[in-house]
Amino acid sequence: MKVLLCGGAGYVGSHAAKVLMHEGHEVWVYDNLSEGHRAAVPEGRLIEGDLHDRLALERALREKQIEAVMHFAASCYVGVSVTNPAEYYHNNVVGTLSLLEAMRYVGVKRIVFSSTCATYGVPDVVPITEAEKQSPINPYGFTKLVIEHALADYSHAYGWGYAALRYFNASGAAADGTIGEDHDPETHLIPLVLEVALGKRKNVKIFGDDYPTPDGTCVRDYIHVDDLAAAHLAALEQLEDGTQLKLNLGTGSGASVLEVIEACRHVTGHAIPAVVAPRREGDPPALVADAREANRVLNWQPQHKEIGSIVESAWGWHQKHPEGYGD
Ligand SMILES: NC(=O)c1ccc[n+]([C@@H]2O[C@H](COP(=O)([O-])OP(=O)(O)OC[C@H]3O[C@@H](n4cnc5c(N)ncnc54)[C@H](O)[C@@H]3O)[C@@H](O)[C@H]2O)c1
Ligand SMILES: O=c1ccn([C@@H]2O[C@H](COP(=O)(O)OP(=O)(O)O[C@H]3O[C@H](CO)[C@H](O)[C@H](O)[C@H]3O)[C@@H](O)[C@H]2O)c(=O)[nH]1
Repeated sequence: MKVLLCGGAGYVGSHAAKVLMHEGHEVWVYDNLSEGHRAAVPEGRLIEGDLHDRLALERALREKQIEAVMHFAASCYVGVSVTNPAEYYHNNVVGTLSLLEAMRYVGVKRIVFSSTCATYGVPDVVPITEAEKQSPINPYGFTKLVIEHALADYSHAYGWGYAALRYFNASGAAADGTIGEDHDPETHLIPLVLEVALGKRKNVKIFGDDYPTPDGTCVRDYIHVDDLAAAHLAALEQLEDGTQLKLNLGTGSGASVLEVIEACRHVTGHAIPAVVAPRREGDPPALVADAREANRVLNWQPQHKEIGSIVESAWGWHQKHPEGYGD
């Protein structure tokens, strides 16, 4: 298929682009490079543009004869979304509606959307199934939930086929070490811990050790980006008129902050000093996916099930690219 990846120069999108191309799809990346990297995009496949530029989007959709869109482009810092919600509603809601409008105008009716476990807020039951109430506790989560609702309504009214993929914690890097995670500023746990091993930071902060979890630190479900990419591919292949998929993407098992740090020590052979710091606002104690619905519907299983294997692949990237993409 001819697929447009909005936000495909970013972390998850660039891994999806690589996997889609490998499977023979014709891939185009539409990105304003606000967070993404030119070097993460396959040669000659980048269309530089903004979500808010509906005409440029229409042009890309029409000229490249796009059949389906994967929508990764968003502002993604939970903390910033609390202090600057305007930016988040503008980019994630208004920007996405501009994309949906361009698709409607050109007649593209298939979309895979990057949603998040943040739409669940603090879940009543962990592992989290898709039946859990969606009650976000920060503006970032709300913006994603708004778009999930919009997609359901567009599907109902216009016959669109969509998949809202609720990722848990994306992590790891491509097996060949060519692309990986490079955010500025970096806020994610695994790259921060690995930066200590690289000598770029003195220590890593543990945000709270008094949570109601087995070792007192937060538990998350770390899912490898290549496994996310494979799930996108599987979802794309399922989209028909009226398809509505809402799926959790995780491994189904959690790792605590201490367990992640320990895995990083083991993989890197570095002592990695860690200091306990206050809790970070808005962090739920434990977020782990019940991903059985995605396993069944997509006929998909994550290949990286152990935190050690995920950290190993991330370490491969960080060792080869200590300065990230260097842009
Ligand atoms: N990384 C995670 O753990 C995680 C977890 C759950 C959901 N998600 C969602 O997955 C998606 C991808 O996440 P990521 O970690 O790859 O983020 P990222 O910041 O690395 O990638 C986002 C990309 O979108 C582009 N972009 C942003 N606003 C744009 C705009 N207005 N116009 C054009 N391009 C724009 C950026 O330049 C960047 O390349 C996001 O929607 C995020 O909310 C990520
Ligand atoms: O220096 C750090 C950084 C993080 N953490 C902890 O490590 C865990 C993972 O934190 P990340 O920032 O790596 O990931 P989040 O779980 O906060 O964020 C992920 O899940 C969010 C939903 O909750 C969003 O979807 C977001 O895009 C996605 O990266 C959290 O418990 C956090 O408190 C630390 O202890 N120290």
